[in-house]
Amino acid sequence: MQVYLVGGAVRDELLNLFVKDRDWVVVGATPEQMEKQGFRPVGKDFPVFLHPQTHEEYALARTERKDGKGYKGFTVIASPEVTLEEDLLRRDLTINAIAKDSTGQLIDPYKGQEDLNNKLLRAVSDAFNEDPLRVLRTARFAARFAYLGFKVEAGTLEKMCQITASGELGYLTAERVWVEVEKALTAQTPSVFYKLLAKVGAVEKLWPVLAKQLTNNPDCLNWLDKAAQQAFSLPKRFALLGWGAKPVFLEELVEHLSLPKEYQKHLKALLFMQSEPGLTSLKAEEIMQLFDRLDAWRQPELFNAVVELMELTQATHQAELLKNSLQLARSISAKDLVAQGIKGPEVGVELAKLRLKKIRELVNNANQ
Ligand SMILES: Nc1ccn([C@@H]2O[C@H](COP(=O)(O)OP(=O)(O)OP(=O)(O)O)[C@@H](O)[C@H]2O)c(=O)n1
Repeated sequence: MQVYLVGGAVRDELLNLFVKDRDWVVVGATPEQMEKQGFRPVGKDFPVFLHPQTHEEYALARTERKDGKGYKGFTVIASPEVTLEEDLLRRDLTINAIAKDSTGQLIDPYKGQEDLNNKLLRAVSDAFNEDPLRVLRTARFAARFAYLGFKVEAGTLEKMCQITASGELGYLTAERVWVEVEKALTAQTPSVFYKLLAKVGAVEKLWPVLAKQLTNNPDCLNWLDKAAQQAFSLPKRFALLGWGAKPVFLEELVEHLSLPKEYQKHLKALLFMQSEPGLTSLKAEEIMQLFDRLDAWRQPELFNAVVELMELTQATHQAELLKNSLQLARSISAKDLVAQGIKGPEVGVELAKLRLKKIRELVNNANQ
């Protein structure tokens, strides 16, 4: 049996990028032979094994034939007769279909190196259309490698349009789609992912509410990139997609995308930032009310998220003022007042009074 390094590891090595994980393809072996050598089978749908020591993935060379709808709708043929060239042919992009043998020799029947040099994302063959996830994968690679100048080749773009028009995207599970979205957010320019998906009609198919938002507030994509470039967390980056959206719409977006909690929190922070007049006001009373409404005293996380969004979107002066106000106001505690002999409901009243006083001093200084 012959073993080859394939996929992302070979591609990233050729691009002089850090190689995360390594995938291997095995030609000329049966599952029984693999298990005899200590490999552990893991693939539910495909014959994939984990190496006993490195735990890297070793997949038996296979071909796939689509004979139904959706992700499950194809037959996998894995046998010792399947050649390396056949296995590479069923892969998505030529830059992902280069293999390397144990001597370091590259096997590149579909000219992946040429496409790497020309910075082109090109489908290996018509087999591209067999997995609708490839529409999202290609958009994700376009976003990830945009800074190197990569573009999607015209014929491949056409295939992305065809898959989208066929309705096949509707068969993707939410989990697989979300994996691609999160990976796309790690790019320096995640906007490329959304622009490309919008161009082929996939945003409309997958997330109709977001499609409307991109039409009404195209600027949100610039903020998204800015958040990525400032190394914001992924949920914070994602929140910027709601930039400029009306509150009702933002809520619809959260609901429609059925987002993880952390993502919902940051979209909520954006919603808050965009709908609160107190945020841009420099009046001490309003700032105080704002802290109460946000419950910034006990749960500063949402407040912090709001302030960070403000900083990013250039309301730096107000953000600074709010941050300092909260810090100063929180430096006075109920315990101190009790120690001074204040009792019962008076504590709360006095606490609010002192906090407001501190904020007022700060606001007055800022306005001078
Ligand atoms: N829908 C898919 C998923 C994967 N592959 C092939 O399987 C390889 C490994 O897939 P994966 O680990 O998901 O992606 P990588 O290309 O390694 O990219 P990343 O760096 O994002 O992990 C890919 O390079 C590609 O050859 C494919 O053709 N079609």
